Amino acid sequence: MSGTRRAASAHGGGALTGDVRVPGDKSISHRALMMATLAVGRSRIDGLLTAEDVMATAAAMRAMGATIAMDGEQVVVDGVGLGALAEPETVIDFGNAGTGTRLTMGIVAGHPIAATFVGDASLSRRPMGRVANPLREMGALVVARSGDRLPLSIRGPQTPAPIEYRLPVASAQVKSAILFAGLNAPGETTVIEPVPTRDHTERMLAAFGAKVTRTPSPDGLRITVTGRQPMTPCDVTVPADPSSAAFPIVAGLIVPGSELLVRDVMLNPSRTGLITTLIEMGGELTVENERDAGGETIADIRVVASRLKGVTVPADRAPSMIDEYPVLAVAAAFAEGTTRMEGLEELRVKESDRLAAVAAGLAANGVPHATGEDWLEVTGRAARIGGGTVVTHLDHRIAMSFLVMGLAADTPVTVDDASVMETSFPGFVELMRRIGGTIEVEA
Ligand SMILES: O=C(O)C1=C[C@@H](OP(=O)(O)O)[C@@H](O)[C@H](O)C1
Ligand SMILES: C=C(OP(=O)(O)O)C(=O)O
Repeated sequence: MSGTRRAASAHGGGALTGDVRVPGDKSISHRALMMATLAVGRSRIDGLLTAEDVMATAAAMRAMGATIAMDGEQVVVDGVGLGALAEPETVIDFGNAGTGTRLTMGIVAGHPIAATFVGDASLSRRPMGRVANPLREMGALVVARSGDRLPLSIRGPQTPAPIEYRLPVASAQVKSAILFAGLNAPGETTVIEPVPTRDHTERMLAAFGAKVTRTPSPDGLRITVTGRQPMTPCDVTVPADPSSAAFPIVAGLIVPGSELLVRDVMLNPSRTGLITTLIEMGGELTVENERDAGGETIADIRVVASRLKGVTVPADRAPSMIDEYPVLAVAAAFAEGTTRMEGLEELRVKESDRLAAVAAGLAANGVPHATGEDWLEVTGRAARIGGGTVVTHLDHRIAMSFLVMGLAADTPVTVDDASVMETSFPGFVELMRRIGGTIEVEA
């Protein structure tokens, strides 16, 4: 869905200074549109992320009967209600969006309707069996290209069967898809989560009046929804996305002399692994003005350029910073010593094989590193950094991470396609320029 491919280059230069707020959280934006569609009546969303991934979800919800009026980031949704979704008349194009696709698969599987999903080359390579299989257990018919990849069609049963399902991968998308399908199944649907993942679905389901419980057990956290309960409309305020805030935060730490204030960042504990890691590396990050906003803790983060040192990032931290490893690798390139990151197997199935894409980007810019199937080691400050062109493979986080590298590098860093950043962070280049970064985008 992204526009014409355009290369971009970031140049090292002066310090970054000022005050910024990054756009709304992508996970919460997808979920707010979906839950507002499943409630009968009017919900308001304030601060919706207007990036391409979320716009694809809005189109999908409209195709299933929701009325969605958008005035920039202010959105009014008139929902159709659980059990009353319309069948989409045409194919749903989810572009680059894994979350949108997988969660909507769960919604469709809970209704006696059929839908067909397509996506871009990146999304069409990503595994959907992790969601299709539990939905099949609930009675959905899912037909997909080999390897359960898009294009994919799904038809929900008349009466979905409640299931108990132990997550084989630490994935909030899989958990959420099952809970969404369970909303319209008679009885209790339980997901057992051996490793905790982001809990936005559970929190927001409760806010929309669904019956949801979270109970610790020896097997892990048991998350149960009771199906066929009406959902009630809710007003949602979307906090700033910590996964987007990661870019100015890391840039502020590695560009000498910088001092930034990054405002309103969501600090849900299931999303703060990067902040923990950067502080362990010696990053001068101060959490200020911590407060509650719509059921989530938010705060302003003050960033002062720091001398970072290498650390080992344990595997059990991965779910709380899964999308932040590419930019952590960039921070590690400017840290004294070696940073080792473990438990990275899920990076292989994101918008790109992120482990391979990061390694290639580090290699192109002279940063010593080593990788295995599920780990990465980066040795910082070993040689001159920069001068390379990074292949983004339709992956927004690869593009933004390496532009951040360029802002602190000895010679400019180029990414082959800047248009992919529209997936999650419209206005990234303008925001980084506003705080003093030099980024040139090909005309
Ligand atoms: O549930 C979500 O909103 C997300 C969950 C994560 O994916 P997985 O569930 O595949 O780990 C994350 O990488 C993605 O950006 C958003
Ligand atoms: C993995 C990501 O998103 P999704 O799975 O929704 O495409 C991401 O935003 O880094």
